[in-house]
Amino acid sequence: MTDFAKDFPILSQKVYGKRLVYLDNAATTQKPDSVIDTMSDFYRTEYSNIHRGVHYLSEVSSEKYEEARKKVSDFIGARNPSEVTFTSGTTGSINQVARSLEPSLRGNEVLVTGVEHHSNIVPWQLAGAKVKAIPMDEDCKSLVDSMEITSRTKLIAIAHVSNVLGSVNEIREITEIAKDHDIPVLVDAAQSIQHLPIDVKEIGCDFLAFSGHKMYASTGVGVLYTSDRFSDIMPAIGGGGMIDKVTFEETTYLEPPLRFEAGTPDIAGAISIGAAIDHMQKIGMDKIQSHEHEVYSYARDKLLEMDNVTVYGNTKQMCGAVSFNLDNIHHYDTGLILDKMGVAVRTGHHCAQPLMRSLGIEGTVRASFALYNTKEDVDMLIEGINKVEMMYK
Ligand SMILES: Cc1ncc(COP(=O)(O)O)c(CNc2co[nH]c2=O)c1O
Repeated sequence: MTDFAKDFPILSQKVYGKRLVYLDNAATTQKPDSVIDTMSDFYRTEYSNIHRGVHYLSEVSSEKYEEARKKVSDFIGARNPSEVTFTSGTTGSINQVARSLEPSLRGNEVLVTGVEHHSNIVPWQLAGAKVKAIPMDEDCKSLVDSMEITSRTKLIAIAHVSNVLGSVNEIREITEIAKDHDIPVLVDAAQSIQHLPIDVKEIGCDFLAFSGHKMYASTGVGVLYTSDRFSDIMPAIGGGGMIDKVTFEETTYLEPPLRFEAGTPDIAGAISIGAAIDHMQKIGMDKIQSHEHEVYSYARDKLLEMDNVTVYGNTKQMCGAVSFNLDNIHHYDTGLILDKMGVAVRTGHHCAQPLMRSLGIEGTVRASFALYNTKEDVDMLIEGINKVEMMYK
């Protein structure tokens, strides 16, 4: 177990008497002691509701919450913390943008890539927009030059990294084109925030969404970055904490970030995101990226070497997840058997049914990696796949 893994208590347990090889990080990551301790200490000694209390604990909680906001703002290169709001997660963040932009989206078009998660398809349909996909080549690389932008294209919403393939979309290229047409861009960073450096100004997006639980923090909390270009859009959710004046006839709203944070947020969850950022930065993002790249490349190379294994997707840069199938063996059966060997992967369509249709399959086996995984974990995966194949001989 590497030093990185030693910080994650759950990884030292056995499953079915075997060492746990946790390769389902695209679904959710495990939590380091530093995040677990930060949350439990907060509830033990500092917790209260935020922003409107006049007592000590409320002030301490508010300070911790705003400290977490500042950490996120610095981590993603926002101009200032008011561009950062805490949400329920990537899905919640994207739905908020869809609801706020609905007047411009209804009856018009949203351009996405062909690898999107349902959380970056369905909200736009609920907002009454037609969702159109940028064409892809056979390796699932978006053909940016074939992007069809019309007068009805009102938003471009793209995954930074595919949760199925691990393919990295050319988001800078896309935002450059979007800028030329004055079209706002939302980046779904659920599968990139934990793997790649994110600088929203350098990317040039107007919105960026991610979840805490995919970057070693708590579930049910996430982040929506809203560039100050859109600081005056109508809030998607109304309630306490986001208003200036309320009458029965009309309401005026505060400026961001509180404008977009109605109700009592997941205070401890937001603080856990700050603690997760501290954990990653203590190791060093460069060190994490080079370690992950080494393990991920080793896994892809090993899978590509195997005769009866089909590996999906192949773009210039890949990270996080790798999807594959064993020829003539259902992905679910492969996943079940790997589980009994202590290897945790995910199978199915991964909430990316349009991508499955493009690939002509109904599901894959997906192994997905995090900072605590090792080449030994990959060896266990490959050994497990060989055993699955033996069972079907
Ligand atoms: C690219 C992408 N966007 C949005 C979401 C939604 O995130 P949530 O709001 O935190 O659920 C996910 C979750 N992806 C997965 C969740 O479980 N397996 C997955 O691949 C994702 O991978």
